[in-house]
Amino acid sequence: MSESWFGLLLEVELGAPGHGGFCVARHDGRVMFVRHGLPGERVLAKVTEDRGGSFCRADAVEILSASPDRVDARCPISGPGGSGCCDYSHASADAGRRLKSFVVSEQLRRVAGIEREVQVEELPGSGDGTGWRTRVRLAVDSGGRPGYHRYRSSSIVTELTCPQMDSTAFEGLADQQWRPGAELQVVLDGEGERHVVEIAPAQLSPTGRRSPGRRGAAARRAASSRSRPEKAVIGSGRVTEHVSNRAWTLDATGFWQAHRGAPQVYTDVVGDWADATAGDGAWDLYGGVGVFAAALADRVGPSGRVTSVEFSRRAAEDGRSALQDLPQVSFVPGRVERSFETLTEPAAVAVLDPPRAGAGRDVIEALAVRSPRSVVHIGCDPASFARDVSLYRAVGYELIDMRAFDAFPSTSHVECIGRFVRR
Ligand SMILES: C[S@@+](CC[C@H](N)C(=O)[O-])C[C@H]1O[C@@H](n2cnc3c(N)ncnc32)[C@H](O)[C@@H]1O
Repeated sequence: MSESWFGLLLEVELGAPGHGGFCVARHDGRVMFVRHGLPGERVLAKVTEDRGGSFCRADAVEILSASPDRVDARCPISGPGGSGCCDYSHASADAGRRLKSFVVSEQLRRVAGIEREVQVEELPGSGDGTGWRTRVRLAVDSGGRPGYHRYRSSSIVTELTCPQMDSTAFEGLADQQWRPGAELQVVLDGEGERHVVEIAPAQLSPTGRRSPGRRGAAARRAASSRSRPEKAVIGSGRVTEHVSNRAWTLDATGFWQAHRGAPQVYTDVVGDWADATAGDGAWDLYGGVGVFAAALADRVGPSGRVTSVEFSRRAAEDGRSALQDLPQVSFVPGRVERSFETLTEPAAVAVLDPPRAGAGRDVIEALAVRSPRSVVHIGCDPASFARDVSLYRAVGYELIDMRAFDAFPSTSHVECIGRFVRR
């Protein structure tokens, strides 16, 4: 194993963007994943992680020759050592979309074997890459102060200046003492109401450690998905959101798209692409409160059937109340992967909107057995989306259309929607 480069300062030229908010550079025959830079820039990069493998990670700590796409960082805590969220804070909004277009096209080519030039589109309400966010989950540090997780770290940056969200969302939160280890869900809902919900700290295991012990992103997600008591401290904790002249009321901690322009645009795409007519069956898998179920109900009409599968019972109940005027829609609480045998009605079209990890082999193979003639798949991670595209192809579905949206401006994240038909 070669000597570790950890802590070294190396002058490099940055190449193409990679999936995860970095640019690829090469030095002395090795690959470096460098954050905080832009393609074409010459930078001094400090190595932050080197496990001796084929690549190491680094931060651009000094920009020696700047790209014309560089702007003053919109987020003051986005630089080296700061939080990991706004990893494209230093790129113009246009450049951010170009970087993501490259990454999505590259993932499709490498993972799914599809050559397609994808252009990531701006969503309405994105402005200059600030103020687009409707909800955020804050961590609370051991001193009771709220903030954001530092990039690849369990430590917390307690500066509450998130340009992704209107600053009114955070008013007064830094002045209060919160329970160490708790989380705060902060929402500005579709009616302009602010809600702040405190989520109790994750339970300690008998060994006295939070389980799992290392609080990486996956561990944090797992811990936060377990049932933890919640208390609304500002607002009612029940938010109201609107799409296509319909209102949904749901828990502030329940799932709703983060970008205020996203639910309407995705619903319009699902409505356009869902290949279903009056009397057909349709499935809305990973349905949340049934935003896409409502669009599918319009397509299949009163004589059709729409089934929404969602593992949160609370979301399914909230969906049921929002869509009570649509008797053709039913909500089935449960896991998608276990639902196929119980979905008695066949579907002409299935819509899948899984979490970041994607649907995966078991779900896509089980779906193919039920053989809907078309599928609309929404994915917020280009790598798992591309993997799912290749799985659909392997079970007899072709990608016939695709759009990608800049649903997370100032970050490297992007939402992809694919339309598939059975061969
Ligand atoms: C990305 S959200 C989409 C929700 C909805 N389509 C929307 O746009 O509002 C994914 C949803 O899937 C649910 N979910 C996650 N894993 C699941 C699983 N294995 N089975 C069923 N639902 C799941 C989550 O609770 C969440 O509501």
